[in-house]
Amino acid sequence: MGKASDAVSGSSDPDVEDWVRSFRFPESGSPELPPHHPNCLGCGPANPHGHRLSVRRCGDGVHAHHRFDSRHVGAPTIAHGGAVATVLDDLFGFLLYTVGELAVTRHLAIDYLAPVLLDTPYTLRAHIHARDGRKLHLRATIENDHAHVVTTATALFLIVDIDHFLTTTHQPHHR
Ligand SMILES: CCCCCCCCCCCCCCCC(=O)SCCNC(=O)CCNC(=O)[C@H](O)C(C)(C)COP(=O)(O)OP(=O)(O)OC[C@H]1O[C@@H](n2cnc3c(N)ncnc32)[C@H](O)[C@@H]1OP(=O)(O)O
Repeated sequence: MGKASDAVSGSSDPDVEDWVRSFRFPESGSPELPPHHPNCLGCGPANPHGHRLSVRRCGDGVHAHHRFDSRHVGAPTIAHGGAVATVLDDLFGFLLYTVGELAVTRHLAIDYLAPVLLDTPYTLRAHIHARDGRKLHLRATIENDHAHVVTTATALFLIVDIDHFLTTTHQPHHR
């Protein structure tokens, strides 16, 4: 089992240090994947504003079943595009368990092909399209119960070391 805390080098925030020290990559055979942390907006069970996404391995990728609810409304009856992006970004974050590396979103692109409706079941899938060194090129879909894809997403995640989460003085990156 991978242990992310091997390289902990110190932080001024004890909550962050606790999270880092307790973080484990799950066993490779385990289908259930744990939340990133209890308060994660995408998957944390303790976040009252969160989506409480429950994600499993599926082949080389991950999948989840999800319903957006009235907390995520944009136009009436339709999920807010930002809420959809949150869930997809978080779903991509579960692929890190399959890679066994820590990584963060550098680029996220979403095609909203059809409205995502509230209180409606959807299936979400994500996989690693390609890896190029630190760069993870990721793809995802949201599909309705009629097997119609309503949303597609691509992302670039960059592998980081543990200090990324412990450093509080990040400088902006200019491209
Ligand atoms: C113990 C702890 C527990 C951990 C637990 C689990 C892990 C964690 C999960 C948390 C839960 C997940 C939730 C969802 C995922 C978030 O929400 S993550 C949060 C949102 N993202 C962020 O905050 C990241 C902010 N950005 C950064 O910190 C920095 O930009 C990064 C991402 C570290 C990258 O910095 P950098 O290493 O300086 O990157 P840079 O050298 O500019 O680019 C690297 C390469 O990528 C290329 N590149 C950059 N941008 C692009 C682009 N848009 N297109 C194409 N190529 C690009 C560059 O050209 C470069 O290529 P090479 O020259 O190497 O060939």
